[in-house]
Amino acid sequence: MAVFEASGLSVRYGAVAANKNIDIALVQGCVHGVIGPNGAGKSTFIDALSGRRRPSSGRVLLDGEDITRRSVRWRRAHGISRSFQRTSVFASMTVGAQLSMVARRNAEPDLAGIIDTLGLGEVVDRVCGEIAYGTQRAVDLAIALIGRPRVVLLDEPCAGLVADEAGRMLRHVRDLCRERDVAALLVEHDVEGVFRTCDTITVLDLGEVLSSGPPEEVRADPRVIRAYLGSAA
Ligand SMILES: Nc1ncnc2c1ncn2[C@@H]1O[C@H](COP(=O)(O)OP(=O)(O)OP(=O)(O)O)[C@@H](O)[C@H]1O
Repeated sequence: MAVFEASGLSVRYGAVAANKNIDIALVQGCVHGVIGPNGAGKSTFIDALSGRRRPSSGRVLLDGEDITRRSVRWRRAHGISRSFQRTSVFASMTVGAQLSMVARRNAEPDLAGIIDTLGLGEVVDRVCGEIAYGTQRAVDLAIALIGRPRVVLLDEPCAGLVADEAGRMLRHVRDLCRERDVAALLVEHDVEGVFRTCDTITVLDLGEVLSSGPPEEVRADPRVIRAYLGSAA
């Protein structure tokens, strides 16, 4: 049963239709990947789901309740969390202090478990600005998952990471979402990583859903191969 849904979601920037009639359904414990070429409408979609941008039509539903007009703050308070393309860690705080602050604010019962799964134990006493970029992104993921959100919207968590780090990050996303029963939407440019990690995938092209379903079906979809994957499929 879907916990979080978009139904017929459209977003316009003046004359530009950035999202056109998009349907998506997120299930707890599962990662749903959203891929598509530059300008396909991925960031716009995640902004609309998180409440940063008002859709021109369509609905966003949490447990079947229409939350389309709810604020970012309301959504965060009701278990919808998001991460951003750029790291949002406070450079001058230690990793431990930053995570503890977010954990206190969000009544997280098992911060130690998150730190452990993400392998952050070794850096808790280090200042965020001085740790490797890949580790900063892991801190971002920890922040998004603190407080037992029901839904996480992850905007390119692998941006700027080298291949090994990206692979590890995506495994962490999948493991933590399964362990914690979180429904995740993952916007990511690392297409192979998305195919390896996600339970379901939606491909956007020019603001529209080109294909959606389990990875093997999407990869074999002639429309996706033609428009996007090409010979890489
Ligand atoms: N603030 C804005 N004003 C006008 N047009 C915009 C704005 N933001 C995005 N667009 C347009 O909307 C469309 C979708 O952009 P969006 O950034 O959502 O795509 P994307 O798939 O996230 O791209 P990328 O992979 O490059 O991040 C593009 O045509 C883009 O030029």
